[in-house]
Amino acid sequence: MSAKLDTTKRITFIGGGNMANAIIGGLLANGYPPTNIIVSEPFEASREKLQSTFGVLTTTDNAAAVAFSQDPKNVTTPADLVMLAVKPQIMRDVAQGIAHAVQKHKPVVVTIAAGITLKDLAKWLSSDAQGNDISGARSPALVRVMPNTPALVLEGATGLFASSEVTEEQKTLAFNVLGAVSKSAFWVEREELLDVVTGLSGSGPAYFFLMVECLAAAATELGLPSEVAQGLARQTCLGAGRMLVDTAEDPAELRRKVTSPNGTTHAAIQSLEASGMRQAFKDAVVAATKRGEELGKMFSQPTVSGPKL
Ligand SMILES: NC(=O)C1=CN([C@@H]2O[C@H](COP(=O)(O)OP(=O)(O)OC[C@H]3O[C@@H](n4cnc5c(N)ncnc54)[C@H](OP(=O)(O)O)[C@@H]3O)[C@@H](O)[C@H]2O)C=CC1
Ligand SMILES: O=C(O)[C@@H]1CCC=N1
Repeated sequence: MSAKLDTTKRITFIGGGNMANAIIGGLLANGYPPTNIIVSEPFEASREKLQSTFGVLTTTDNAAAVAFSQDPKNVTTPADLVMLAVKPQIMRDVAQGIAHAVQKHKPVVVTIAAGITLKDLAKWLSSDAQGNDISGARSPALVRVMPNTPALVLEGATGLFASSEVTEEQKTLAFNVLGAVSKSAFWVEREELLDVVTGLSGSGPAYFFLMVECLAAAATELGLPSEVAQGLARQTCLGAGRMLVDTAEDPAELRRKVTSPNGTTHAAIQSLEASGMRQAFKDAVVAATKRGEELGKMFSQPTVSGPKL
């Protein structure tokens, strides 16, 4: 997926937390030169870890990072792509803080924050902290993406949506950067669908972790030693996942192949259907999707303080 990744481009990360680390790790595993990556991160220990683990450049100055410089007075070639990898509740402040630099250097700006809309992001990147328009009526080139934590092991699943200002070259760059950590990446036709992607694959890893917790706990209650139950449950999840990917067979067909008539699986599936498993998963995906929409609305306004995420 990353075969066409252009390693000469300069990439800036604003925020050096979990997701930034995952994506940087994937880029480096794909041969990206660490000196073409700069991370702006306020926490000193995180910066030191980024430097020692990856050898990337770091700074505490977000606007300087957009200029791809540790010193804003000494800018040679600015960033081609700026990835906003901060929590949704601080996105507004962060975006307004780099608005001048984005307007000046014109990178494609990629946001991974749940719920935050491109309309809001465009507004924040076009105004200073006092709300004055600094855009000169030019909207920035924006891409909204939703990756997931399996990106950490280069097995991510990612949805993407680009604003109309994004060029084909910028789209390819954004796709390939996310592709460095994703086995599956798709453009969606409408931005709202990214909330559905969040409900499916963004939050999805947690559903599988919960399932492994439940399976292992049940088997432990029935007498298996905890480490044996954990080991079997984890590998069952991984093995089933590998079959889904490697065979590309319909999941319902794969399920049928495990299910002997009136056998053990048949009994288990009947029990799951009777417990309302289908509805429970539907409700979960709907709840996460709605929450994504809510977060976008909640953090759209400056005066509203939302939950800690
Ligand atoms: N975790 C997940 O499964 C997924 C998360 N996302 C999205 O990714 C985004 C980041 O999440 P995640 O990596 O988990 O969060 P983290 O908290 O791990 O990372 C955010 C980083 O931003 C830093 N930061 C805080 N304030 C600023 C600032 N003003 N300027 C620059 N950096 C700052 C934080 O530093 P400090 O620690 O010092 O506060 C932290 O290192 C979120 O918007 C989330 O919605 C998307 C897909 C999946
Ligand atoms: O729970 C969240 O809000 C983030 C977004 C998707 C996964 N984690």
